[in-house]
Amino acid sequence: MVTTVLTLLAVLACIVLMVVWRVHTNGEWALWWHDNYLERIRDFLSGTTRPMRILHYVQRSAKCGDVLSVISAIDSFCSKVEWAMNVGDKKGEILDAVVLETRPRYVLELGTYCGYSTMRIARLLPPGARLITIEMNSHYAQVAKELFQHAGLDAQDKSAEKRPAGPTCKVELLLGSSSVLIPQLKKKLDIDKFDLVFIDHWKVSYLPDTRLLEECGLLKSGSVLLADNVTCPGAPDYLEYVRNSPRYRSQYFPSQLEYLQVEDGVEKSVFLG
Ligand SMILES: C[S@@+](CC[C@H](N)C(=O)[O-])C[C@H]1O[C@@H](n2cnc3c(N)ncnc32)[C@H](O)[C@@H]1O
Ligand SMILES: [Mg+2]
Repeated sequence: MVTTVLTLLAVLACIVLMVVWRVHTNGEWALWWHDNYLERIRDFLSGTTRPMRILHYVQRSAKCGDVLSVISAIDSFCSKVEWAMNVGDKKGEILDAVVLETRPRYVLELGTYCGYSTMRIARLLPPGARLITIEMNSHYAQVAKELFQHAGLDAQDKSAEKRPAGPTCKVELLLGSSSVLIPQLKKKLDIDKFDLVFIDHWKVSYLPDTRLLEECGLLKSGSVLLADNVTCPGAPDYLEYVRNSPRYRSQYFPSQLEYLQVEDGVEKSVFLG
């Protein structure tokens, strides 16, 4: 009897160790574990959602009107308390470098989630620049708006005297599906071409939406596409397209999946016209 129980415990321990090891080394397992399993359990136990938990943490710990403080609070929460699908601090540095070298006036982001990458981009844009971010989930969009407010990103609408120090570009969050909204951007927002597009929504949409941006005439020679998570979870059809099309010059930047030691990277592709 004792031997049977000990054997069962040993088998159970082995299974747990195997799962922990896979979660730490394998991207698909890590995403399944953090993005489905743990998130659902925490939602159930707390009666809240992950974006709400991020918002509450930021409201408790980040300085109001200070976008850097908000970004660093989100990083701190997501690396120490609960993983979330923001681009994260490591790939975020690559995103920052691309924004700084591109010096864009018109930026499009596909996939806002809680607005972490939106805030990273916004804080580096020159006055007068426009950042359009598209999100199809209304709950995520609402949380993002509240985080922007906390970070002072909506400060532009207020009087200059009362404006807290922070980004001076305007963020425009559009609620809806990218495939529906992209064709409406020119007329609806009076935008001709984008200088920079940060692609970070569902991976199956990377390629169709890139083709849609081309068809709608929203790219010009020199427009930069930066695509996140091209290794984990991966966007193989998109990579195949931008790496082999004569219309793009493409470069891979290796990094790690947000807040985890799992291989990932971003692809920077310059549209050649
Ligand atoms: C990885 S998260 C974005 C993370 C965010 N860019 C960041 O780094 O902070 C992807 C988001 O894209 C949204 N999304 C996925 N497909 C979409 C689509 N076709 N149109 C609009 N939003 C989409 C999802 O709801 C999700 O919030
Ligand atoms: Mg991402």
